[in-house]
Amino acid sequence: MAVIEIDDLSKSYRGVQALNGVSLRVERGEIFGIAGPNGAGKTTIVECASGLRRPDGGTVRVLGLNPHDDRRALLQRVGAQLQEAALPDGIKVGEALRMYASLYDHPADWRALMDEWDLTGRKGARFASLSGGWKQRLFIALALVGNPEVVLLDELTTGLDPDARRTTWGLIRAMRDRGVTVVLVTHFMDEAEALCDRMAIVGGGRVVAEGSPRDLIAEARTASLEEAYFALTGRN
Ligand SMILES: Nc1ncnc2c1ncn2[C@@H]1O[C@H](COP(=O)(O)OP(=O)(O)OP(=O)(O)O)[C@@H](O)[C@H]1O
Repeated sequence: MAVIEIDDLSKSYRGVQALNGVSLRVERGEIFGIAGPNGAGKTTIVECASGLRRPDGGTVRVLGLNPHDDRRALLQRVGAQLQEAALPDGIKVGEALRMYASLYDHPADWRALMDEWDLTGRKGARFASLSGGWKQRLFIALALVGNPEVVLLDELTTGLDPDARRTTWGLIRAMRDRGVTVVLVTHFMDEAEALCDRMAIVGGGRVVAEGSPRDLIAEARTASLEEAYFALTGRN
């Protein structure tokens, strides 16, 4: 069953056509990647799916609901780690997790989540004092604290060191294995190849290819996903 159904989605920002007829399906329990050049519209897709932006045209359904109109209902079921997330400078790691947990009907154990993401040693650290990578980890943990059925992760591992990236991959797989559907915007083809069951490559406001990494390599007749990406987006 499709957890996210996007049909013919279009969105402009003051004359800039960001999306121009995007259609895609994300099935329950898969890790679905979205890749594409800077400015291709990936974040706009995720923001429309999380209800932050209202589409100009087309339809978006998440768990059968309209994310913009049914935002309150979806907040309990969809976790999002978005690119431009921010917290008050003075809030401590533990406080942020506890506060977010209190917003949900069926939250995860925030202390266990803090452990899982290696944040326990920084429980008392203030948000402003964290490096980019530790902020990123905190945002991921916050996206998961509501025990979501679907998580939207925008450039999840940007800014993480290689060790933390690998750890994160393991945690994402573990999430999928628990039945959570994961949507992952990424610029890293090694990450897409290692993690994604299926993915969409976006270019010029449209989906230019959709399938498993192996399907995309076969479609582009290349030796690697990175080469397939260049071939399918018309960049060499
Ligand atoms: N709030 C906004 N106001 C005006 N233009 C915007 C806004 N947000 C996005 N855009 C434009 O819409 C297009 C798509 O942007 P979007 O952020 O969705 O792309 P992206 O694929 O996520 O890019 P990146 O890989 O750089 O994060 C770009 O041309 C961008 O400049």
